Amino acid sequence: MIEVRDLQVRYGGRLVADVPRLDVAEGECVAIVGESGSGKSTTLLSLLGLAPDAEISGHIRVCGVDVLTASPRRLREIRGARVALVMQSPQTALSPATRLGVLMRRALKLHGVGAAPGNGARSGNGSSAESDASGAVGRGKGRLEEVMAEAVEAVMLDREILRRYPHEISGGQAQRFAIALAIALGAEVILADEPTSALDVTVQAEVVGVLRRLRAERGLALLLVSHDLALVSTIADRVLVMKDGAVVESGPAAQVLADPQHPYTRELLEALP
Ligand SMILES: Nc1ncnc2c1ncn2[C@@H]1O[C@H](COP(=O)(O)OP(=O)(O)OP(=O)(O)O)[C@@H](O)[C@H]1O
Repeated sequence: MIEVRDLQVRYGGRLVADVPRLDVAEGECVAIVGESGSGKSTTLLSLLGLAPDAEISGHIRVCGVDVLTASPRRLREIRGARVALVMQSPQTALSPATRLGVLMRRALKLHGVGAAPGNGARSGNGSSAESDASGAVGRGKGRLEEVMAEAVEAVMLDREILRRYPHEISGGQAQRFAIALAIALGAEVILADEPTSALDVTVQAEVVGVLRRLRAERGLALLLVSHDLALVSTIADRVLVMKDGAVVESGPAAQVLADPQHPYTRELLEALP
């Protein structure tokens, strides 16, 4: 789902991320860890062409799209619909005067989920149960409402939340809503930047549980940026450790965390409470 080769990202000529190789397969979770300023977020945003001030070189393929040469239109098609970005404080990205249900409905319509057949309709939420034998998929208002309610319930939120405004929900609910939106859109890849850092421990566990379940049940690919090695150990298959823009160590999560080879990785592990 994600293939990165020889990625270099520069701001004003300064190299801030140098990633020779990064692959994330279907159903896999890869985590990028490292301290603040090590280039994790820059790497993540580059994958969707969302680092506008940066000079980016190398090869990036996401869901079959060559990100560095794709047209803006092609990039818009994969952003949100096939590849969802879950940020640290999703509430700030939500329009304050609009109910969550309205926001979600707009996003689904924009990407053709629930549209009339023959009009580029997509089923949303990636579930095979959404398609009938003829391939005709979710259409009409009732169908759209059902896709929305199912997605919200998949992240253990009550469907009543769709009637609320962004300021009426907590940070954890906002993060789960962002994941629900990804599910409703039928996203195949989630890019998550510190997805649990603003949350208390109980909610963190819930969000991690949701992400794990999505991987197992829907084959979702997950690329996670985090400085939280405890979180990473519970969810990631593979880990990349970044320091000052460079990948200093990478490998299976269990191996890197149990037997770190680089002194910096050892330092990060020793800093764990
Ligand atoms: N738009 C920008 N313009 C110039 N420099 C930038 C920009 N965005 C990030 N940088 C620089 O790139 C480097 C890497 O930043 P990045 O945000 O990728 O690190 P990070 O590892 O994600 O850190 P954090 O955990 O604090 O988010 C930093 O030195 C930062 O100052």
